[in-house]
Amino acid sequence: MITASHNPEEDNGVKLVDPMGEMLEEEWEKLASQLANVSDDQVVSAMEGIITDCSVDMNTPSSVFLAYDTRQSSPHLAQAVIDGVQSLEGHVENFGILTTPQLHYLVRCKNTNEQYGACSEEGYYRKLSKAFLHLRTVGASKGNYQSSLNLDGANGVGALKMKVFQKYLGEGLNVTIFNDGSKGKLNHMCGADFVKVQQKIPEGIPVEAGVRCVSFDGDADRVVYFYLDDNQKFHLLDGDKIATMVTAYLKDLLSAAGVDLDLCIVQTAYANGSSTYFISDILKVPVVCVPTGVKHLHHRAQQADIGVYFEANGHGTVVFSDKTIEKLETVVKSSSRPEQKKAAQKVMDVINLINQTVGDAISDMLLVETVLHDRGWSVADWDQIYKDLPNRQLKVMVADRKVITTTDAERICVTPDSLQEAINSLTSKYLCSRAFVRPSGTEDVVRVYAEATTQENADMLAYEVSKKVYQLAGGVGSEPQPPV
Ligand SMILES: CC(=O)N[C@H]1[C@@H](OP(=O)(O)O)O[C@H](CO)[C@@H](O)[C@@H]1O
Ligand SMILES: [Mg+2]
Repeated sequence: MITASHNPEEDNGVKLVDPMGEMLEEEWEKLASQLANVSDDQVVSAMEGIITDCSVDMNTPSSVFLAYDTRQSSPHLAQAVIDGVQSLEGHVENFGILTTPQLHYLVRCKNTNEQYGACSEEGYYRKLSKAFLHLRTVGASKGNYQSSLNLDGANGVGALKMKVFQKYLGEGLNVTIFNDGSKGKLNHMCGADFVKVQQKIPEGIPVEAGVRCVSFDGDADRVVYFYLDDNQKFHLLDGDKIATMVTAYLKDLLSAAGVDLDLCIVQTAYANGSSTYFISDILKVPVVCVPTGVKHLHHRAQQADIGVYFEANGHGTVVFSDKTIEKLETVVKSSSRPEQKKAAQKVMDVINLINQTVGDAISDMLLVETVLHDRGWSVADWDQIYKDLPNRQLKVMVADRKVITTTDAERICVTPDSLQEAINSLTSKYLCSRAFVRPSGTEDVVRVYAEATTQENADMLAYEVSKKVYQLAGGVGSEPQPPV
């Protein structure tokens, strides 16, 4: 998949999909980085090295699925992929412009002989819309739920694909698409990452109190919701809020279906403290914390019967074990209690609605809409399940971000020496606060996260920790500035 996701239009990159449509196995990542970094004249020998080291049988026919996002540089890079594969006599199936999760879906379909769904873009729309419409049995509106919502498409591929998909949804969901790429620049002042990090309304979307709004990122694998209340205050409903609502919903359905399965939520250190508390202490569902990066979350979630994972930034999905599906099918087929059958069938429909291969903005949005509809909730009702602790994320430029090392799922800083001590002493100044630092895996920066009981405290703490990072980890460029 040629894309640089939520990053600026000028950037580009590649995401590799494994044969089950999931994230690439970590051991292949090293090889991919190695290959990406050799000089042009060494590409052939590096490839030969990988073929030998991994005992790749070059006589086995291969097929590479390729797609790209809407960036200007994408077709050119896609051509480079085609040339590379063809030079090794491989076969390329070029799907053109797709969202990242659509490509993941297609790979899974192909390699499960289409058991997962029909292996085409249309197959994707049909599978999702069928499940969605099946779940929406009692009309488009219900209780406080209204079926209309505004989409910020980040001026990217998600907006294009939603235009196509809308036809399959009929009257079921009334999405008005903004930032569809016809005027604005990709991810510029809009999109899920902008909304999450800046905690404000994106440009290009009308602001009206109480209206449910949703933002995709540039390759449509992340989604966040937001709205303005009657006092024009901005409210963000991020990956944590999605994970919490979806888990509570699944828990209720499983209990109604009378099936006993282990349900687990996987989060990262960026999960809001309020969400973690709510899940473990109110919902009483086990919650585990893993290092940042979807590969960590996905693999940990697969260890449970039902694993819900979301990064706070809105990337996530739910994965279901074979045992889960078997148990539910048994209830649907043989339970003598209609309400149990109905609940089990609902979970089966939810499973079909979810893109289990990877986080998928379109599919996750339909999932959220399904739960809201079934509960009869407005976006404000959803927002009230718990109140986020105010938080702030900052970046610090340092000469070498590898000087920062961490442990305990990145929540504790190991080096440089006295940095963790300094963080502890800063957090002790603010009630119920938390802060951590880690080197970014995708940008040449150190990320700082802080949360506290007030926005002022969270902003101040993030700034103070940033200053420490700058001082102790070799900051470069201008020093972090206090919040204004
Ligand atoms: C704080 C944050 O949002 N970090 C993002 C970001 O990773 P960094 O390693 O923080 O640069 O990009 C990753 C890939 O999209 C995503 O998985 C992750 O959650
Ligand atoms: Mg993305």
